Amino acid sequence: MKSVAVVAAVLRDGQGRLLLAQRPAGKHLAGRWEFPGGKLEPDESPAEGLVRELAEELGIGITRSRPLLSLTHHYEDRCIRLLLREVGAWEGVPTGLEGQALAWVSLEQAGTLPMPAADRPMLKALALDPRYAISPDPAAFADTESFLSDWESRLQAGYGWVQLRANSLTASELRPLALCCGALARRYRARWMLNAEPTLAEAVGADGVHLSLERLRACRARPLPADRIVTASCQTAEDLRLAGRLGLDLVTLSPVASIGPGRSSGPQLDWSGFERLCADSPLPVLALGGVGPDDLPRARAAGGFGVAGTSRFDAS
Ligand SMILES: Nc1nc2c([nH]c(=O)n2[C@@H]2O[C@H](COP(=O)(O)OP(=O)(O)OP(=O)(O)O)[C@@H](O)[C@H]2O)c(=O)[nH]1
Ligand SMILES: [Mg+2]
Repeated sequence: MKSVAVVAAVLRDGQGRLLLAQRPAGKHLAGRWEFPGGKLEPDESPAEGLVRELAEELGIGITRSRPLLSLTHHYEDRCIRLLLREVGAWEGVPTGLEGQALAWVSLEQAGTLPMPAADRPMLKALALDPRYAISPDPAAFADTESFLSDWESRLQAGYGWVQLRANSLTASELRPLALCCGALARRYRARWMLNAEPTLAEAVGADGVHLSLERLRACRARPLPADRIVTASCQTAEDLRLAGRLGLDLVTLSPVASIGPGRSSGPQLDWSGFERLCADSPLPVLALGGVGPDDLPRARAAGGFGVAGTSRFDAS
């Protein structure tokens, strides 16, 4: 099924609340609350389309917008490629020109409203730091203290979303370390993920679990409830589709660039391959493998939501 490109807006008021619009009666998914926007016209850029849609639907003039994330969702009767853009500035007061109700809501309130199925992972992403900092292997440190001090330095540097990745540890070694990492993450009000068995992530009170490529490919059902975060490592279009079918939240896609010797990886994607795979991803994508936090604008321009990594996400 060919996808229809739809551009939609994240507009925030002074309190950080989002503007949602209720889809009018008679339209696809009538009554659901959505990000305002609509279908792109042929030969229109996403930025141009958003200016036109928000003028038509809300009577406002957007002066600045930039890409935030994209995903492709298959409904029973249609396939939608949603390009969500962050609006930096606008003129006028949003008004429901098509008779649609409007509401400024917090992310938490948005989570309680009926929204189109495609929007669920978008809301999830909006609550997260788009820079996903993955820990180095604890085995590379002289002792636990120096590993914990490295973990804390990333939190201190302001990363709001961190992953404990400790493949060389057994579950019984990992558990006490994870509890310490979790306590530190809480202190800095960061969200933290465990890259391990989902049951262990749950037992240590992590905000979520990250599934390695191997765990993803063996996974048969979403491993944690909807209020937790589940991310997964993907390398191919098939992995992305599987993560979508399982109802996970976000994915990493790698390797975008070349990574150090001795690290397991598939063939290098480059930004063009990243962009091509992102275009059909059912979930928001983070670029991984040789990328750093300063690549965020590039990842967004390619349709991704964020960037993930270890070595370039250090405290300096
Ligand atoms: N605007 C918008 N559309 C969404 C969202 N999520 C989502 O699945 N969609 C789907 O994307 C499509 C957008 O089309 P639309 O009905 O807004 O298109 P439009 O404004 O150009 O209206 P028109 O086709 O009546 O002229 C619909 O099928 C809608 O259900 C969202 O958050 N915002
Ligand atoms: Mg619309």
